[in-house]
Amino acid sequence: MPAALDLTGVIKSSTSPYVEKRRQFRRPSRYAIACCSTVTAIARDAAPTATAQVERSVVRLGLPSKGRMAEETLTLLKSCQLTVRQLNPRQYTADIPLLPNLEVWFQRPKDIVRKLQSGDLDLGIVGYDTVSEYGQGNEDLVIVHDALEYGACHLVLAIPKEGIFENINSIDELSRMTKWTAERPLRVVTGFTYLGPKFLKEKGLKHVAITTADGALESYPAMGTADAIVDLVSSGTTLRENNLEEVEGGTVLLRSRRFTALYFFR
Ligand SMILES: Nc1ncnc2c1ncn2[C@@H]1O[C@H](COP(=O)(O)OP(=O)(O)OP(=O)(O)O)[C@@H](O)[C@H]1O
Ligand SMILES: O=P(O)(O)OC[C@H]1O[C@H](OP(=O)(O)OP(=O)(O)O)[C@H](O)[C@@H]1O
Repeated sequence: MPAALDLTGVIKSSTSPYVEKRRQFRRPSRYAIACCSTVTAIARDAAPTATAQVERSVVRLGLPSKGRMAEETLTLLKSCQLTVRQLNPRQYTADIPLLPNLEVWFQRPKDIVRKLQSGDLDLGIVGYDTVSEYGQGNEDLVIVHDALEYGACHLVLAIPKEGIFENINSIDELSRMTKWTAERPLRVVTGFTYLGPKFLKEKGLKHVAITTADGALESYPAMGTADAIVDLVSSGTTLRENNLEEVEGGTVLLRSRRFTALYFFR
């Protein structure tokens, strides 16, 4: 597996080149490099005087603590001879015996993105959807290796196949429906409260009300609590089983073999 072979080198060399990168791109308000691979992180939103300094001499790698990506991430690393050693499954730290200068921290994917940006993690493996949603276009979240080849999915707008949407197939047709008004907007439920509304606005949908929920979004239209959803799709089974379909032109993020990547925040 070529991705696996490449990844070994990428993580192994992370203690020096990436700290070096930080030196090149560093912003004094956020980071200072005390010495090679020792990072002083300054809380991003804190007042300039209230700096939370965390001196470290190891690189921190964030891995998904649970959910769909957790197992496949560990399997991939293992296939690169980078077996993660976790002494107790209820602990959130681990190590990779082959890389003594690196700590593994298990975190929820969204927290990996947040912690990359705050400087609490140096590297993290997450999906492009999570980086896009929680990084909100932050160009300093840099892909180090993007061919991990698992976890691919789309983020799409989907509507019921029947009822008022029976003859609606595209996002243009949806936006031309006269039914949506300020008083009765198109109700969209999504866990992606940054990407979802941004996409719908860019596509010209004027009267939209966004609500959020943590899961089982495909049940909302049938329950009558939403008209449409913006959610992740991989096999398409959940949409199909709930009588929903993707809207043509409604792809917010496209599936790709490179969907899951190793990220660095410069
Ligand atoms: N069919 C899929 N549905 C959801 N996520 C998928 C799918 N296929 C791949 N993924 C990837 O797995 C990641 C983690 O999904 P998971 O549902 O485990 O999320 P999570 O972050 O633990 O959710 P939450 O914190 O809301 O419980 C997604 O962000 C996405 O990158
Ligand atoms: O296209 P499919 O292969 O059917 O996968 C898509 C489903 O998987 C995810 O949900 P998950 O299983 O993580 O459960 P959740 O709804 O509780 O988040 C996603 O939110 C979809 O509901």
